[in-house]
Amino acid sequence: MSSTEEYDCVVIGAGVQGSFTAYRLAKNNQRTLLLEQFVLPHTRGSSHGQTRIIRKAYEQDFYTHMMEECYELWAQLEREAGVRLYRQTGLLVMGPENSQNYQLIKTTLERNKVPTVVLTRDNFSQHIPNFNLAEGDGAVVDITAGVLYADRALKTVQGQFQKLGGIIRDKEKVMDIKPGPVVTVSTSAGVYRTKRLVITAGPWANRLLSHTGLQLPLEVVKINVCYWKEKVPGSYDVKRRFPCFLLTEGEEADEHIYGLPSNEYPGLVKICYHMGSETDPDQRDKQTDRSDIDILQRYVARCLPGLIPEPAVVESCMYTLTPDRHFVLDRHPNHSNIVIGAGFSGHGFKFGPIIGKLLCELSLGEVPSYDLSPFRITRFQAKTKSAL
Ligand SMILES: Cc1cc2nc3c(=O)[nH]c(=O)nc-3n(C[C@H](O)[C@H](O)[C@H](O)COP(=O)(O)OP(=O)(O)OC[C@H]3O[C@@H](n4cnc5c(N)ncnc54)[C@H](O)[C@@H]3O)c2cc1C
Ligand SMILES: O=C(O)[C@@H]1CCCC=N1
Repeated sequence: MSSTEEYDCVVIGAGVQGSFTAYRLAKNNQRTLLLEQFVLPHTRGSSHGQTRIIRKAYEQDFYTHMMEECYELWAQLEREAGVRLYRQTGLLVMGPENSQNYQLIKTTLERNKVPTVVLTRDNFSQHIPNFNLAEGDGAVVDITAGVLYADRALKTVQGQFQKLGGIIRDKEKVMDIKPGPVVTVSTSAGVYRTKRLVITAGPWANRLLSHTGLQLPLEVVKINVCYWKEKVPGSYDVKRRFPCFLLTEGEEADEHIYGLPSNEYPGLVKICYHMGSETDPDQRDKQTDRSDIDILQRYVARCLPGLIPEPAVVESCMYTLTPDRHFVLDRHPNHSNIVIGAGFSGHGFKFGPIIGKLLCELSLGEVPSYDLSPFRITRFQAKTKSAL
């Protein structure tokens, strides 16, 4: 008997997707190891920070359908652990009334019977004070949307995983993967053998995948997470039910902005630009481009008159983008016992519980609960490189 530990499943990466996948595997009685390169909790990937938006408002039906069940799964976790992870605020979606993206979101909401309120120019400020609706923009509120308490959610799901007997090893970086019927995973601290491997390494996905002969067309960008100070304290507060908001892309790609009510830092509203500049995930802090902040300053000055148009706090986070901004949820093309969850393209947090369920199903060889064709690796065709 060698000293190498053996598992039914090893999951690499304890961000939101790896943590929910490990939890689902443990619920399915799999002896599961969750490996994380940094000491937990950490702020070096994509899942840190106190808040994320949860919404059903999407351009595509398949996301709205997945969110129907996902809300249930978030609520189940809240009950199971006895913690509050979601607060309903609504999501105000705004965009050029006749633009394709705005209309797609509006019709997806209607078709799927998501409770909404359509605002007019006349009643807008009565419902949403301290906000200027841009000329020509339409506005619809997804009532079901709100804020997820992200850090708390991560801690909770990791805790539940451990209660189920799951093992987390943090400060243990995966250095090598040897695919095969039994996969060998070598870390900075040990060697593990596992029947099944799940790779949920966020911005580091391609680094890990290079050991398996695969490279995906992923782009890692740094996001400046900006907080803006209220002129009158409380005017954009979550307690006053100020909603989350999202601008759909119009003619001007400039208007790709979203915000959350003031919550985690009293008196500060989180407003970010939904794009950033390319970065190496290990050199994130060397990326100092602030052109997104200029765009945000102009927007805040124009549309949010109750905020000081200069960020009071700027933090950092990363997106891992696919060319079409849809996720990668698939088996490895050459090794069916390796499953990949990657490319969450800056909108994956809210899906954590359903991603965990789907990656667990893929890993166990079960038929996935949803049509995963939008998320298959084969859609990239020529862009998928062999790393061998
Ligand atoms: C500013 C910002 C705002 C966002 N807002 C929203 C929102 O409002 N709503 C929403 O739904 N989504 C949002 N997102 C997106 C969402 O947060 C991400 O899609 C999600 O967190 C991705 O999770 P992940 O588990 O794939 O990646 P990560 O959280 O990065 O997890 C990957 C983990 O793998 C670990 N790892 C990597 N390599 C190794 C290795 N070799 N060995 C061991 N461990 C390794 C990393 O350290 C990391 O902990 C936002 C993202 C950002 C950055
Ligand atoms: O996923 C989300 O809801 C947010 C808002 C839009 C841009 C990215 N994340």
